[in-house]
Amino acid sequence: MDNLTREAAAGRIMVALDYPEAAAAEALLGALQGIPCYMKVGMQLFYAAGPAFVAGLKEQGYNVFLDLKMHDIPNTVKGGASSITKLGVDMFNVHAAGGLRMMESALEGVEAVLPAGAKRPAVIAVTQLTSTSQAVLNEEIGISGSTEAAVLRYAALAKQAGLDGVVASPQEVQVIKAACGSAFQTVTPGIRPAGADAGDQSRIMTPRQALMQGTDYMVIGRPITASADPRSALESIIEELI
Ligand SMILES: O=c1ccn([C@@H]2O[C@H](COP(=O)(O)O)[C@@H](O)[C@H]2O)c(=O)[nH]1
Repeated sequence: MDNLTREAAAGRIMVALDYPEAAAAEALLGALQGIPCYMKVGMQLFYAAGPAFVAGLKEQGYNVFLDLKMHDIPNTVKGGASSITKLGVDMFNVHAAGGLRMMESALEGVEAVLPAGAKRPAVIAVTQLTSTSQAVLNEEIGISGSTEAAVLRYAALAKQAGLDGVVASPQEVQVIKAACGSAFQTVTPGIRPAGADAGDQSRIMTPRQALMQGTDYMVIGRPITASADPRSALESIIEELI
């Protein structure tokens, strides 16, 4: 793999803005100012700060991944996808466990409201959460077989539905790319710099390892947001990638 420029490395990082209110997220944005990362808004911040916060990120020029992981009946997901598309985000997601029709409905919801000529947001599907271990998958969720096989089944279904990619662990990137093609995007949480606390994550890799697997985007939250110096934490991750 060719060396990444600093800017390209930053663009592969999605910073998870997991905060209870807009002010805390804005403080982080201030600390990271000038570093061209993707910003990820998940349910904690979206339920607290809503569409206005997302609009503000877009006004500031950020690429935005809205990580709301929709999982509902097809008609409801279609409506949700239309509402999300109107926010102008660059990427959003659904759970592949909702099935083929539900994922197709998400795309229909996008197309129903997308202005002519506008770039549509990437729509991706969560395969198996990166907090899910092999034991949890088999014994609690009740899916037998390997995690890799379960992830691949959902990735193939997402591809069949016409989605742009999946959320998975960096550990599964190579098999996903082999099965679904190199253009099928992989967005990978479960990133932990060497020695960092895994917390509730189960299927983890370091930033460098994830890059070597060929991941398109790595989602990183607490290793940056819980650091006493988030800017230095992010810069040392970028340094690891170039
Ligand atoms: O399978 C998944 C899907 C989404 N996430 C989200 O990514 C970040 C990870 O944050 P860390 O603090 O780096 O663990 C978080 O917003 C999750 O909701 C995921 O971890 N796994």
